[in-house]
Amino acid sequence: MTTIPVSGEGFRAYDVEVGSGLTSDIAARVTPFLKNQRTLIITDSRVGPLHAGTLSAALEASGITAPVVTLPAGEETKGWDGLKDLTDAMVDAGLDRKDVVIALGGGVIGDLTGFAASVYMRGIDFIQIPTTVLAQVDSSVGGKTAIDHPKGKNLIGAFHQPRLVLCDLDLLKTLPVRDIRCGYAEVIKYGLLGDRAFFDWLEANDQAVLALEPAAIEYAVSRSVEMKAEIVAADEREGGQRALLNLGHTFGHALEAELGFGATLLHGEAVAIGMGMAFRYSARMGLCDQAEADRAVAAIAQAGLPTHMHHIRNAAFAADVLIKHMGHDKKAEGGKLVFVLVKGIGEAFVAKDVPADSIREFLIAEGATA
Ligand SMILES: NC(=O)c1ccc[n+]([C@@H]2O[C@H](COP(=O)([O-])OP(=O)(O)OC[C@H]3O[C@@H](n4cnc5c(N)ncnc54)[C@H](O)[C@@H]3O)[C@@H](O)[C@H]2O)c1
Ligand SMILES: O=C(O)C(=O)C[C@@H](O)[C@H](O)[C@H](O)COP(=O)(O)O
Ligand SMILES: [Zn+2]
Repeated sequence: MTTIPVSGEGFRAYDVEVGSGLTSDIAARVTPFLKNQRTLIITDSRVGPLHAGTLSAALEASGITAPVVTLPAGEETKGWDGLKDLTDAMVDAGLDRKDVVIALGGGVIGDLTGFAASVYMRGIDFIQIPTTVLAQVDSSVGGKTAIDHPKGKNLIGAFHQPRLVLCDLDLLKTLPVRDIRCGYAEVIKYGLLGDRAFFDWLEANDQAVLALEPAAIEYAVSRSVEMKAEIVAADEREGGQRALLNLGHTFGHALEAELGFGATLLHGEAVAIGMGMAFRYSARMGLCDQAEADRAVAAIAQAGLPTHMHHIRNAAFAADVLIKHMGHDKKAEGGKLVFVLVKGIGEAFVAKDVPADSIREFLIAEGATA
């Protein structure tokens, strides 16, 4: 097991534990964070039947009341209706300020539960037990919690750090391959944004990671969490370098918004395409060698991920509509778009002076309509 501490100015430190079998002694691991012998497990309709019963039973066997709230699986749940249903369930369960909720699921359940915990009685504690690769390497760490607004991704949210994150690698064994690949998109993002050696390792070991081979997945999750913890520690509220974690997201979130946040394009797939676009745009603007962009795109594709907008079946995009969506990006300043661009693999930077015309021309070159 690897323990990665997350600490920074302005928030209480916590640990991210990565390893196999962590939830087999769940009661011992969460008890230090419970003030009452009571919790509420929040999960979704796919994860619940697979894992929530075991977890709840183990907690109950140790004298901890742990009922389960099950929400519909899918990104659609990460909206106002999902937040209402969840907060209703928290009220019905009679949770008080000293109670702690447990998010058991992927990024959707983690982001939604974290946000509900941040507003319920003006803030209660929560624990993350991420069950997707994406949630283990990214969404469970760092305290960004939110719901989507029809006009933009994660537009309504709060920074609310968890008390503990348990990345039990065994929970990933039931994950469909499409979702494993989505998680891999956020894993390779770390190499692409700031660790060339990690990228090299991933390029050589991607199939082992995707097959969840124990040593490979443990290293991929731990290294990703380590990088995220370091960035969040330095800049929790995204005043500066935390924006690097948004590589591929300005393009990706615009595609997600245009497609209505559903199963046509999952977040990891949108990020994969967005990273391809960020590298190709950077090369087009002379910021990065074309060979670097080609290598980055090839590594994303080698993992079975999409890299271009035309890889999304039955979808067409208009350049101006995508730019309008980008206007809702949280990095935008004074109406100006901000992008994470690259000088090469492992060398991302925040670009605040990106001309909208050049983005429009690029989108058209990428297949969007004028
Ligand atoms: N807060 C952050 O920093 C952050 C970072 C990255 C992504 N996100 C958000 O995370 C969300 C995407 O997360 P995701 O990819 O985990 O999606 P998800 O939560 O929808 O999970 C993907 C699918 O896998 C299923 N699933 C989850 N765990 C499973 C398991 N162990 N076995 C079988 N099925 C399982 C779910 O039911 C769902 O159908 C997006 O909303 C994105 O915006 C947030
Ligand atoms: O933690 C961060 O910071 C990230 O940007 C991680 C992203 O992978 C994640 O998708 C995040 O939710 C995007 O944040 P947003 O502020 O662009 O909504
Ligand atoms: Zn993301």
